[in-house]
Amino acid sequence: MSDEQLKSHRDAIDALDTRILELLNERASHARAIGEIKGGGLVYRPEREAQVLSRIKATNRGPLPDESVAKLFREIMSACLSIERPLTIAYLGPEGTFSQSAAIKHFGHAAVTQACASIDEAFRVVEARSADYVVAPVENSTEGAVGRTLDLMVNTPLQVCGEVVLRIHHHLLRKDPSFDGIRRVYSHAQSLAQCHEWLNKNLPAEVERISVSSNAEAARLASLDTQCAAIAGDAAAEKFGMLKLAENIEDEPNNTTRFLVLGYHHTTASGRDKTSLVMSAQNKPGAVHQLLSPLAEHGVSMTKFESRPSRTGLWEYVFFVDIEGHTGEARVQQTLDALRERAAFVKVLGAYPVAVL
Ligand SMILES: C=C(O[C@@H]1C=C(C(=O)O)C=C[C@H]1O)C(=O)O
Repeated sequence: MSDEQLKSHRDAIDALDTRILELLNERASHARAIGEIKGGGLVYRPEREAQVLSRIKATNRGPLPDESVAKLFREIMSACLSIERPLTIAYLGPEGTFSQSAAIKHFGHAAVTQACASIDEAFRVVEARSADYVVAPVENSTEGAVGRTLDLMVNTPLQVCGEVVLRIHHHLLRKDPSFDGIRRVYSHAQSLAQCHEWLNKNLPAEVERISVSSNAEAARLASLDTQCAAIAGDAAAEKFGMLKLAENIEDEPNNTTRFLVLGYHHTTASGRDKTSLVMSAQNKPGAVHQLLSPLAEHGVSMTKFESRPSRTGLWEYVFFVDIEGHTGEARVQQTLDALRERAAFVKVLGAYPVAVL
């Protein structure tokens, strides 16, 4: 390509960038006007954001891939919203955890992320209105439910208003560039379990596996001790300046974690939604079968079913169920009415748009 051809493309890009900049600011002024109409009330609208992202993906004609344009628009909405007021998102810290990555994936980089020492604390700061939303892990495709989040959801006054799905890649991190002299490996218990086979094959049996409160905490500890390594992701590696001795060591190549977003927030229907419930069955034969039969009768699909000890009585259980649809839909309301008639306890945890990104 000649210098002249290069110059003409660069001139075209400069002219387009000027137009894009103008358009972005024009867009931002509409978002601001909406904020003024809402008069300082809640500006964040997860169902509207899901619709914007779905529409962008559906109308994209390339050459940019759908995922890339959706990510760009995620950031544009995040920036537009933050000129009203940046949202504060509580998560299991320290900085560099997958929970923080999930918060940024869902709310964009203009949101303020607030690290908390535990999932409990992340719920508490939102319950006390010191932060707007909490993003908490709820299930992993390899290791199953995150029990603490499920337990907290039973009693919290917060409602689920969104979900985030994040591919989880783990790496073996260390300050030292060799495998020699590793005595201990730190990680979150879930991550140790997700890399169990890799650890058995690749590290001597005497290397101790120590579970700590989060992956980023594991990376922080290993950054202070040359005899230690950590299992954590890219964000933690970067944050604590760790070397990757082995990459993508998760046993399952599709290792994915689902997070829920909770706040004092009722989301209206986006057109593609889920409703999360927790309920208990009476302790008698056929109770669970009976409990779930309204779903089949009303043609409502179940996307998740998880049982947990109820914590109040020995061998009593609560059931976490996700169904397709929104509580604003008649079919879902009828199903809920039928469930309430049968179950000893039913709580709607929230209705929210299916993750788009
Ligand atoms: C502009 C609005 O408010 C916020 C900003 C949005 C955007 O920038 O597109 C979308 C939804 C809301 O989070 C709206 O309600 O449409």
